Order: sequence, then structure tokens, then C-alpha cells
Amino acid sequence: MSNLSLNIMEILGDSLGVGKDYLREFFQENDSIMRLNYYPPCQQPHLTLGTGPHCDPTSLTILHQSRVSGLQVLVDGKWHGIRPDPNAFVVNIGDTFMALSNGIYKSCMHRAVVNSRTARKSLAFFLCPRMDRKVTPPMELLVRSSDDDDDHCSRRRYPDFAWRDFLEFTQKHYRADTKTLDAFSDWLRQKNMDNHDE
Ligand SMILES: O=C(O)CCC(=O)C(=O)O
Ligand SMILES: [Fe+2]
Repeated sequence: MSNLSLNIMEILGDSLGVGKDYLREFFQENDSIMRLNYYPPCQQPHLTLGTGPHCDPTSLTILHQSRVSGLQVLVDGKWHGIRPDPNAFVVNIGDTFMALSNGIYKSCMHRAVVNSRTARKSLAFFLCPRMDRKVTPPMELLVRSSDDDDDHCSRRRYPDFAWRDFLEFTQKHYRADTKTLDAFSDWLRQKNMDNHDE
């Protein structure tokens, strides 16, 4: 899984114009996470969700759904089911990659619904940087001229952080939802200001 995600990072690095090696090297040593989700059948599935709407705080998610559907992604304000295919992975961008690419790549909002008949399992590999690695966009993404069509490039969207701190934020202070990265950025800025005042 780690190898597959590093290969995908080569493609993403190429697409961002920072070269194949930059992101592969960034994630070469990684503190990634593997999680098995289990959703038992639910008698009143319309009253609940297996996993509420969220973007993964991690960098890249490689997910395998069993044969039971449940994953949905939000596109243009509408939820779309992702048909399970035992021969395929679902790959999505997480918040840490959104910060690393200075907002050029967007993390993907998704949720999982349950059903009344069949239990569902999904297996997720979350690529994460090494705990202490500073998440900061590569210079190439910041120094493009300001007359560049894409103004995402010229100014910083998110503060620098270490993955360790973002992970701790989502475990101790904030349950991942639709606004995790913004909430974390505000929390970090506040913390940095408090430290500066001391
Ligand atoms: O079970 C699924 O399909 C989605 C699980 C998920 O979003 C997660 O583990 O972060
Ligand atoms: Fe998720």
C-alpha cells in the first residue's frame, strides 16, 4: 500500500510541476495508518450514518470497499454513491495533501451510509507524512508570478504544521468533519499567537 501510494505521489508531483521525486521523497518515510471499518446492519438506516460527512485529515486515502455499497461522495452539493468493485480501490485526497499543495488539490468530502440487511466492511490505508515532517508547500508552488491565472499559487493558504499536531487535533480536540482543516488552521494560528505573547 505504501508503494502504491508513493507511485501515486509521483504522478501528483508531476501534475503539480514539482517533478516526480519531490513528493515521493516527502512521503518516503511515513507514519501511515490502516483501518478496518465495520458497519453492522441497522434496523432504521435512514435515521443514521455509518460515518458522517468528513474529509480525511490524512494525505491520500486508498480504500477497498467490500461488495456492499455505502460510500458516497459530495459533488456539486449532491451525494453520489460509489459502486463497490472488489477489483478496484477508491483513491481520494485528504486535508494534509490539500495543505501541502497550497489548496490546488482539494480534499474530498465523503460519508458512509448503512443498510438494514447486510453488514459492510471497508479497509482504508491512509498515507501520512512522518510525524515530525513539516507540512509546507514546495517553493515552486509559491513563487509563480502573481499574474499567473491561478491565484492559488501566490499566497499561503494554510500555516505550516507537523502531521503529529494535526493528528492530535483530530484525536483530542475535534472530530473530523467538513471543516477540519480550517478549524485546525485557526487553532494553530491562535496557539502561535499565544506563544508569541508569552
Ligand atoms: O467505509 C467507507 O467507505 C468510508 C470510510 C471512511 O471514510 C474512513 O474510514 O475515513
Ligand atoms: Fe474517510
